[in-house]
Amino acid sequence: MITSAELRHRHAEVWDAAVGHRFVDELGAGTVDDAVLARYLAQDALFLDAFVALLGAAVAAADRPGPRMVVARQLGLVAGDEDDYFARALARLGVDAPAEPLAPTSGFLALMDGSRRSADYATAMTVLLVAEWLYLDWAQRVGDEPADWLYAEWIALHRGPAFAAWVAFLRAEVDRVGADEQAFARAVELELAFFDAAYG
Ligand SMILES: Cc1ncc(CN)c(N)n1
Repeated sequence: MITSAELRHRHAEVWDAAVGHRFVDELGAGTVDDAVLARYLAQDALFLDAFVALLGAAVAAADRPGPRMVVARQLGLVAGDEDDYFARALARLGVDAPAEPLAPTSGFLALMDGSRRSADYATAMTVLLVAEWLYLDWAQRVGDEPADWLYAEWIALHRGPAFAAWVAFLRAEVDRVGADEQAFARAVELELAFFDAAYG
């Protein structure tokens, strides 16, 4: 069975391009153009809805009570603190209507919705793993959080001991139940394309 470490190694080129993206550098510096940040967050609000549904599918499909509870707790955080951040950030950036999905967002929605409908725990956890691990990776790469809450909170949501423990749990679960390599590769490609798309 392929491990999460091996998967990341196999897909390192695209993974590293996403983690080292210009958007990440600008987030860390607090210098993303407002129109770029608005486009990114409006697309990510669409991502968030499918992501919450996928977390719900993983809760339902988990093969053991312990992991089910861990995923359920994280679902609560995403639907709470993270959703609250979106409401405030989009209001500040003047985004008052849902965006039309750009191609990488549509790709993510198809991947997440397909995985959710399959009710396959291993595939759901593989997609969640990429989405969370790659974000932990970039968030750990940037330095001190900028003073502006718009940047600081987005970075803080994706690093720190609790988020790192969540990612460690996802890795352990994927290593236990077996990864879906096709889903892993697709999700990594989409993460890179998602950052690219923010620039229009
Ligand atoms: C596109 C994308 N990928 C991952 C994450 C982190 N959950 C996110 N918010 N958006």
